[in-house]
Amino acid sequence: MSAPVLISGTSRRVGRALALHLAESGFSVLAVNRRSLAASHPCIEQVEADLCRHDEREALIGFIRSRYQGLRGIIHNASAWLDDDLASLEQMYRLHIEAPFYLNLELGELLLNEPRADIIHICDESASRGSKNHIAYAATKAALLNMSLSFAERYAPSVRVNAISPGLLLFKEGSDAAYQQQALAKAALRFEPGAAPLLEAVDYLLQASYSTGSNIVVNGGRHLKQSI
Ligand SMILES: NC(=O)C1=CN([C@@H]2O[C@H](COP(=O)(O)OP(=O)(O)OC[C@H]3O[C@@H](n4cnc5c(N)ncnc54)[C@H](OP(=O)(O)O)[C@@H]3O)[C@@H](O)[C@H]2O)C=CC1
Ligand SMILES: Nc1nc2c(c(=O)[nH]1)N=C([C@H](O)[C@@H](O)CO)CN2
Repeated sequence: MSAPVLISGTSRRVGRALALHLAESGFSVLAVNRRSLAASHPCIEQVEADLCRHDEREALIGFIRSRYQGLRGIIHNASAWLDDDLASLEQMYRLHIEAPFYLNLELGELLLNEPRADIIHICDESASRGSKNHIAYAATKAALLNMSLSFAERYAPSVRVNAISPGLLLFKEGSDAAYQQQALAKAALRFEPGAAPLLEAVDYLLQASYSTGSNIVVNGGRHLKQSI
């Protein structure tokens, strides 16, 4: 198995589509999930870890170091989109900040062993403008965005570190028509794009020659309209 791309949060929706997309594109994928990946593929190895738990993160690092000599990349996709309360803030801190911070530091040597390696932070376009209904989520994603800048400087020139900041990709599960129409109205391009914008940005970044510390915004032109 060639040096894999570690992707966190591949059990469903965007992360699952990303894991399958990269596997079908010829990458080896190490899928890290709290729950197992529904789909299987010969180029996907799965490992389960709750990235909010430090003991499980430490065990994951130990497994990876024992199994691989290098890593082609790390894509921090695992996330929780929760309400504004202290318990949710702590969970999103652990998932959006602590886990990427720790994994980037502890796996840096494996990335540096490879002729080409990339780290990609999946952020959110609300990181740069806030979100009145998801304050803690936007704040923790803003920290994740900021860390992409710091790690880009730390690991240059051997490892490229970039961010992707989506607007709408997939409606939240169980959302009603009124919510969906409100979400669509916030962008200039009024459709639910699915995972495609993120996959397109990942495809670019994994082969880009001159991008590090960059942030690719894929938000349907949401910044062009007044928020409703
Ligand atoms: N959907 C959208 O419109 C948008 C999404 N984004 C970002 O894109 C990315 C993918 O979005 P989406 O697919 O909707 O996200 P989801 O919330 O649907 O899925 C998140 C993934 O993270 C995993 N995860 C959650 N908690 C943990 C944990 N403690 N340890 C390990 N894995 C965990 C989930 O696994 P499990 O099944 O075990 O919970 C799941 O696979 C996210 O980073 C999101 O913030 C940004 C803007 C818009
Ligand atoms: N981890 C998640 N992050 C986000 C989700 C989600 O379902 N899981 N959904 C959104 C919304 O689609 C938002 O972008 C539009 O209302 C944002 N982040």
